[in-house]
Amino acid sequence: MDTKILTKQIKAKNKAADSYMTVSVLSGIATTFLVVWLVNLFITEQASIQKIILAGAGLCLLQAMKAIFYALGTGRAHDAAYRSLAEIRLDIVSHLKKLPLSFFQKRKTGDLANIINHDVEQIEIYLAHAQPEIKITLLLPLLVTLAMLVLDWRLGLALVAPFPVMVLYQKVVYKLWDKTLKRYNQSTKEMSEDLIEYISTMPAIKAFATDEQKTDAVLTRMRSYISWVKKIMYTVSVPLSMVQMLLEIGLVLVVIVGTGLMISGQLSLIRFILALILANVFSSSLIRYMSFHHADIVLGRSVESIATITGENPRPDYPRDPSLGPGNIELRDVTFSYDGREEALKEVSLTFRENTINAIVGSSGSGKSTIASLIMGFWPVEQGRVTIGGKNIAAMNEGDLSGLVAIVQQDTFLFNATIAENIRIGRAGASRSEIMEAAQKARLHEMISELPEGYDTMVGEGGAKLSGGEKQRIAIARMMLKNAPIIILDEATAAIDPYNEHLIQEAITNLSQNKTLIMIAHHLNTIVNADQIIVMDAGRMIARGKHRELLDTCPLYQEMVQAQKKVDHWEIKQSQEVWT
Ligand SMILES: Nc1ncnc2c1ncn2[C@@H]1O[C@H](COP(=O)(O)OP(=O)(O)OP(=O)(O)O)[C@@H](O)[C@H]1O
Repeated sequence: MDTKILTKQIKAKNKAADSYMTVSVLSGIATTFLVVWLVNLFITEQASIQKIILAGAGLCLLQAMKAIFYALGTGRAHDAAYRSLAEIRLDIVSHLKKLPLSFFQKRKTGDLANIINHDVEQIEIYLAHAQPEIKITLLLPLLVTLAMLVLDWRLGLALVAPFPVMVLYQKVVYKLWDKTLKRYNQSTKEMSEDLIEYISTMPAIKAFATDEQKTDAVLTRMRSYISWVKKIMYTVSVPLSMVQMLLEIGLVLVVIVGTGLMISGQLSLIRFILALILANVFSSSLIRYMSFHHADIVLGRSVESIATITGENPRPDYPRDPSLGPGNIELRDVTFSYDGREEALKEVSLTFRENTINAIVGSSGSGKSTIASLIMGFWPVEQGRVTIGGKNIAAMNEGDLSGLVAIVQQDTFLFNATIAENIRIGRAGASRSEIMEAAQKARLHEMISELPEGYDTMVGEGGAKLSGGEKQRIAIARMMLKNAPIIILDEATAAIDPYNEHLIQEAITNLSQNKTLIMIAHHLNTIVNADQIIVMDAGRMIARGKHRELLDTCPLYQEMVQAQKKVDHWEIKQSQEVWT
C-alpha cells in the first residue's frame, strides 16, 4: 500500500463525528449571536424579564448542545482512531510476514519497531484530535467571515485583509516544519535502533566494559534526539506566534474601520460589539487551525514511514497444491549473493535423494547455511533453481513449502512462554499428550519432569533459562510435531557437553526416521554413516560422495578429518588432564 492509498484510508470520512462537530460549532456561533442580542436589549432598553429568561434558557441549551455534541464528535473520532490504529498495525504485521528475509536484512529491528509504535501512534493523534478540530477550526472562520460580510461588508474585508499574507507565510512555515520533522523522525529512528541494539548486546557490552564505546555512541544519539526535540519546539512555536500576530492585524483593522464607521454614523454600537466578538472568534480559531495543521504534516511523515513497509512487494501468493509431495531436492546451477556483490554460492548443482541422510561440510563461510536457507525459501533464487519433487520452490505456496521442510537452526528462537507452548509452535492445536510424546522422542521429557512446574515452566526471554543443548532439543521436539518429510539440521558450532550431545544425537535419530535429512555438520564424527557428504569450499561444491570415497579422493576432506582428529585428541587429553 503506497502513501496515497494509506493517507486516503486514514482520512476516510467519519461522517458521524463530522455531523456532531458541525452541530457543536453551530451551537457555539448561535450562542455568540444570542449574547449580542441580549446586550442589544439592554442598550436599547427593551429588556424584559421574559426576554432575559428566554435568552438565559437559550444560552443554557446552546451551551449544553455545544458540549454534548463536541463530546459525541470527539468520542466517535477516538473510536474511529483506535479502530484505524489496530487495523493499520495488523496490516503492517501481516504484511511483514509476507516479506522475504532480504527485507529484514536491510532494515533494523529498532527502525521497524519505531514505525509500528511511534509512527502508527501519530495516526491516533491525527484522527482523534487533529482531524475533528481541523474541521471545526476551518468551519468557524468561514461562517464568521460570512456573518461579518452580512453585518457590514467593509468590516468583513478588513477582517480577511491580512489573510493572503498569512497564506504565503504559512507555505514557507510548512516547508520549514516539514524539513525539521524529517530530521526529527530520522533522529527518533536512529535513537530507537541504537537503544534496541544496545539492550540486546548487553552481554558483549558488559564483557568489554572498559573499552566499549557503544554506551557513548548511544548517549550521543540521545543528545542529538533531545536537541531535535528542542528544535522542533522552536520551529513550531515561533512561527505560530507570528501567525497569531498576523491574524491580530485583522482584529486591529476591524477596530479601526469599525470605529471610523461608528463615528460617521454608519455602524451602530451593537453591530460594532458583534463585529469585535466575531473577529475574535475568527482569529482564535484560525490559530487553532494552524497548530492542528502541524499534526497533518506529522501524519504525512508517519505515513511515509509506514509505506516503507506496506509498499514493499511481498512474495507472490501462489495457490496451495494438495498434490505436492516430498521427492528429491535438487539445486541446479545456483549462484546466489546476499548483497548483489559477493557470491555466497557459485554454480552449485546437487541432489539430495528422498529419504537419505546427507551432510554438508566445509570451512566457515563456505556456503553451507546458505544452501539450507535457499531450500527453505528464505531468500529468492535469481540464478539457477531449487526444486523439490520436480517443482520449483520459487513457484510454491509458502505454506506448502513450509509443510515440506523443517529446519533446526544453530540459534533456536524461543518465545517467552511455557515449554509446552514453545513446543506447540511445531503444530498449532497439538494436544498435551502429543507435546509430551514429542518431548520424549527429543529426549527432553526427563529434564522437564524435574522442573517444579514441568511443561508449564516459563523459558524466559529468548529461552534465557535453558541451556544451549536444551534449546536445541526443544527445536527438535517442535520438528517432531511438525513431522515434515525433509529435515535440515544446522549443527551448533559451539561445543555442547558430551551428555547433551549424546541426547541431541538420539533425538535427531528419532526425528529423521523415514525422512530426507540434510545436516550442516561441524563435527565430522557425526556424519561418517551419511549416504552422501557434500564438500563446500568458497561457495563451490568441490566434491560429493560417502565418507570412505571422499577420504580417498578429496584432499580438503582429508584435511578436515585430520583436523577433527586433532581436536578430538586434544579434547580427550584435556579431559584426562582435568581428571588426573
Ligand atoms: N545474511 C547474510 N547477509 C550477507 N552475507 C551473508 C549472510 N549470511 C551469510 N553471508 C555470507 O555468505 C557467505 C556464506 O555464508 P554461510 O553462512 O552460508 O557459510 P557457512 O558455511 O554456513 O558458515 P558457518 O560454518 O560459519 O556457519 C559468507 O561469506 C557469509 O559472510
